[in-house]
Amino acid sequence: MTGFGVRLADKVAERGNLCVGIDPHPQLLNAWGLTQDPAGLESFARGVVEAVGTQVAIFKPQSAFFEAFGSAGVAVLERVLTDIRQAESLSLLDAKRGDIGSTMAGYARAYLADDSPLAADALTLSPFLGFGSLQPAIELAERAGRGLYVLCRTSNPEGGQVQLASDGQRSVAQSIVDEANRVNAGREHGPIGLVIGGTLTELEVELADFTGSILVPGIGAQGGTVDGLRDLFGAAYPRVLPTSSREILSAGPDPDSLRAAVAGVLTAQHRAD
Ligand SMILES: O=C(O)c1cc(=O)[nH]c(=O)n1[C@@H]1O[C@H](COP(=O)(O)O)[C@@H](O)[C@H]1O
Repeated sequence: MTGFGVRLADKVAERGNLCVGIDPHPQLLNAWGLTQDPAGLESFARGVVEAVGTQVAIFKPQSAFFEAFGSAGVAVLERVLTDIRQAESLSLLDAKRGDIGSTMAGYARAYLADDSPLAADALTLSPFLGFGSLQPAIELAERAGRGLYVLCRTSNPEGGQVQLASDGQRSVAQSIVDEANRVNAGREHGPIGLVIGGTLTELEVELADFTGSILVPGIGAQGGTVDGLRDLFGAAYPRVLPTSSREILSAGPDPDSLRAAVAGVLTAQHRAD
């Protein structure tokens, strides 16, 4: 299969550079007039894909909000992943997995194996048990043509406490960039992406050699804007994939309003370009 990085670049060229987060918060289910149960969850999440599925390059369902409803919620997530595929969009499952290598192999099978009901085009991973612990996921992602987005500089204010810790030579965040560069080496669209928050005022990592996609959350509800991304990312800006959840989702349930919200973020980005 064509690798994730190339598939993403093609889809972004066709539909625009935006990842729409599907985060079915209880408050959003209320705001949409939906019940706090698997039926409400399903109307919400599948409603988003039905409204903007053919307009959006990639969706990021947030696993926690589906898991909160137990097996019925996970079944909804499976159907949402299928809907995304049918809309010929890409899926990035936000599960932020990270574990010792042997268990990581289990998570990798769950989210990246072709025959898994929860397989997504890409998956978010936490490298804070050591980048090397992610190796089973990296191997399976490479074989299956899927992508991985590894947390690097997160959008939350507490992130720097761990990510900017340094051994005197380089920070934890920079070591993650360096490891990602090692895996992506020699490829124009490497399979390892990074997650770097759009709420930051300074990157504090060197991205000059990075050849993967950079997922940028924190746009909208957390205060980040697409306007500031070119200055923040400099030469790495062409690799940036902004993602927004609540800012867009709060425009629903009306499908036209959801479509207008997506178009609004894309237009703001074009203006900033
Ligand atoms: O990996 C992520 O997607 C992520 C990393 C990060 O540093 N910050 C962050 O907000 N996210 C996710 O991005 C989404 C942000 O949602 P909104 O703030 O509603 O746009 C949530 O699903 C977060 O879990």
